Amino acid sequence: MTGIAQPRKEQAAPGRTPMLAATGLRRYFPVPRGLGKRGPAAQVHAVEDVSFDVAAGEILAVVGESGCGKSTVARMLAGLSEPTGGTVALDGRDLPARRGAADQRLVQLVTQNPRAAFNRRRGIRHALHQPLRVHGLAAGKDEREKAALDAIRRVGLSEEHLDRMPRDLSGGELARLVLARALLVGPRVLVLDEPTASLDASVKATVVNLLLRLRDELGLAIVLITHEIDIARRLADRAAVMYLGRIAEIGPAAEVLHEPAHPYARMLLASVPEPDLTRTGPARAADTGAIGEVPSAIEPPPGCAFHPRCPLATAECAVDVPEPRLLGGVTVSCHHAADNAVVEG
Ligand SMILES: Nc1ncnc2c1ncn2[C@@H]1O[C@H](COP(=O)(O)OP(=O)(O)OP(=O)(O)O)[C@@H](O)[C@H]1O
Repeated sequence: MTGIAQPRKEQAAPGRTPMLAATGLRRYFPVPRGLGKRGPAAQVHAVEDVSFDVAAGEILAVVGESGCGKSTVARMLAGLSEPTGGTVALDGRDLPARRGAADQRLVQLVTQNPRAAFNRRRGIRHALHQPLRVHGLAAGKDEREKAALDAIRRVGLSEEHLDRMPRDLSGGELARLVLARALLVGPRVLVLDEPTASLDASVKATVVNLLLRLRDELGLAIVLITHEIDIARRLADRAAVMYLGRIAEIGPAAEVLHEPAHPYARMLLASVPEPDLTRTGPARAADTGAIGEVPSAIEPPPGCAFHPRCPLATAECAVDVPEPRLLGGVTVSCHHAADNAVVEG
């Protein structure tokens, strides 16, 4: 099949009830036409037919290189960017493309730089009271103060942090506060866009532990967008690998992030050493045979977007978009992933 595949819901495993489900998500951005140029304007195909779901109490990591569409997916999940096509459903209900405040608070996006997330001139108390005011969630100052205190304690901070200014706090404290602020409004889903990218290694570890605790204590569904494979390995229950706007492979993190089937996922993960050397991980980057650079998202290659770089590519790959198919426990969009598994033994 060529062109845009029909949106399909991801197969829900028995016993999993999706809290958030993306179905056939697409996002194109117009590219400004050069002076005097005629014809249809070009478009960046930032996200193309992306489907996945995440259950309550589960962390889904979305990994991939810069520019593969991770942040655009995050913004669509949180209702901050209108999809060109496809839907986002919360607990079985399709959310409108333009969300009202009530739906907006249920899916909270936390972005990368915690220092930039706070107004430099206002204290932390103001930053935590403000979302409660905006959403009309606490009647009066005392209730707001109580809710703010509950939230900062939940992320392992204390009352004295309410009196501080953002400049007086460390990156790790701000990373916790940004989570506290998101939790205040009672979300069902957290979408975390590179939550640890700007943090030191020791602080990363504390944020990783905090996220695992929040997942378990609050039963949150968490979508973790990251290019840090080691962080995804420590946190994720399930994982998706994106390439040029599409999902190449999705399934249990133990398989996708350690022994992937898609040739692109193998290449991506080969550059990140396995912490446990007794595991049989994917081949080293040099052995995977991937060729050249990531092509432009303005004119993505026809057929399988990875085919110009893929060591397994055949004529079929240059024409037909591979349908996602189940291979063992994972869903892989590749015409030849099964052959790959056989070759690798
Ligand atoms: N507002 C926009 N206008 C035009 N193109 C955009 C816009 N936002 C994103 N893009 C393009 O869409 C593609 C996907 O970008 P996106 O930021 O979602 O990728 P990413 O995987 O999150 O990368 P990074 O990790 O670098 O943020 C890229 O080609 C990017 O240049």
